[in-house]
Amino acid sequence: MTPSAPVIAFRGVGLTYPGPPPVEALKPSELTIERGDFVTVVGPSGSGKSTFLNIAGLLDAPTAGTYLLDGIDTGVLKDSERTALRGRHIGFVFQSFHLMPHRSAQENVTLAMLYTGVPRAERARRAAEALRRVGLGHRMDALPSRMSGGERQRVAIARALVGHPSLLLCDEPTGNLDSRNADTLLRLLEGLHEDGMTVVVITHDADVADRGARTVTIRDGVLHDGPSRAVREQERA
Ligand SMILES: Nc1ncnc2c1ncn2[C@@H]1O[C@H](COP(=O)(O)OP(=O)(O)OP(=O)(O)O)[C@@H](O)[C@H]1O
Repeated sequence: MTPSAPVIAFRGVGLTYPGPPPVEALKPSELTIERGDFVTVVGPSGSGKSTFLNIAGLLDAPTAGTYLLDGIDTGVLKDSERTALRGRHIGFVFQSFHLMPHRSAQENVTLAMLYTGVPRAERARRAAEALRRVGLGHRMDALPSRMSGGERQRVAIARALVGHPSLLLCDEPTGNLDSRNADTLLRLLEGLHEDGMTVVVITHDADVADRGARTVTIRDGVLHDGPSRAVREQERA
């Protein structure tokens, strides 16, 4: 990792699905997300949000340009190296939690470290620490089926954090939550950001997008980077 490098640097990054007919889902784009940034990514259905997530999360390789993650050129890596880089640098949070239903909260978080070489006792200790960080120190032994949606998503965040990633990449993290739990979750993400974590939240919800100071808007595969709607309105007032 290059300490001074941006977490995400897109240099002319684009993706065209081959088709037929070919679909230019992300037009060649420039984007820089620095360490400690909190960025929301918003856009209507079909605009390219998932395409962006898949590229930024190293799930898909771009067909144009260069993507540097923490200063590492991801375009020259073998598949196994990309997978390893993804595991070390990115914590994912998805709309539907993806927890193992028959494992406790602590086991769900511990299992995320299974192949990392971290000793077993240390894995349990780190899982407990991550669960305390998301406010679930009292629910470590609970099964996901006995937890609220908001609690489950906080377990998912603890699991994403436990490997100390440089980037927390969240795809519609509040999509399955009611407004109260969504607010609690967004406050948690804001707290992580205040502690220095780089957070990217992909959402179709304009209210969620407003929680960041900076919003990347995707329209027809084109990235528009700028202040969020809330910041623009404050500036106008
Ligand atoms: N595998 C694929 N092959 C061809 N075209 C695709 C493929 N996946 C997505 N697309 C197209 O690429 C464009 C961007 O799709 P993408 O899924 O990134 O949008 P999105 O903003 O995530 O949409 P939604 O909010 O509905 O999930 C759309 O026109 C979509 O039809």
